Amino acid sequence: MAKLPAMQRTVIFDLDGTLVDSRPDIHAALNRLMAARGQPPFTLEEVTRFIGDGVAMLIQRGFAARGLAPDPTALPAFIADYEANAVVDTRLFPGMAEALDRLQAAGWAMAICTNKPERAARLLLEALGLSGRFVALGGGDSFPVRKPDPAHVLATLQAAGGDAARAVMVGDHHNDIAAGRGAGLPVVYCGYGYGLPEMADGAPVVRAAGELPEMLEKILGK
Ligand SMILES: O=C(O)COP(=O)(O)O
Ligand SMILES: [Mg+2]
Repeated sequence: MAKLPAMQRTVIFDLDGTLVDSRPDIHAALNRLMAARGQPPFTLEEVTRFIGDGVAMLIQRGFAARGLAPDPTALPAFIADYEANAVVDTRLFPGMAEALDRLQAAGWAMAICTNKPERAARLLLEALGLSGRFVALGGGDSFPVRKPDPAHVLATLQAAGGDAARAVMVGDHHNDIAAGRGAGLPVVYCGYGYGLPEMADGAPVVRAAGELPEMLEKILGK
């Protein structure tokens, strides 16, 4: 009997803190929003703790930290500013371009599941010349739900034409680990990202982008 071709392997990446270090531009945009309200700037470390649950939550945390009442004009103002300045200092993490090359050469299909709004995520990928690398992108506003809801991962996987039996989720936040596990996927935690060490929650950890190809091959060999 003819052997069936091996099913496509898919890796689903988180974006912020996993593929790219986007903190400097998120930090700058949030501080401009605060400055427009007469508020002092946050440190990079403070803003790092606010990232992970999408842009509305980022602003909510920033406002709460300064004791400001919610302001419905803040979200559209932040998004417009961030979209115009998303790739001033944002770059792929060191070694990530080579890691993506190796994964592509090994036949992995690659997709992105991010809580960042889809349009900002697409602009960012375009500006970094990365759009062609990924077969699908599920943003924080692409579906009715977002991470940690596993349905966000599954909808992204479906858009990528992937199969849950041959897919891995890679991220830097407990939302990524929870969403990936909830979707029934093996998960990998990026220790170089924005999360706190305990967010790995027992998942295998990579300390640098260069460790990803080997780790993914170990989890899901050909
Ligand atoms: O926008 C966020 O809060 C986090 O985005 P991420 O899901 O790509 O890490
Ligand atoms: Mg992240």
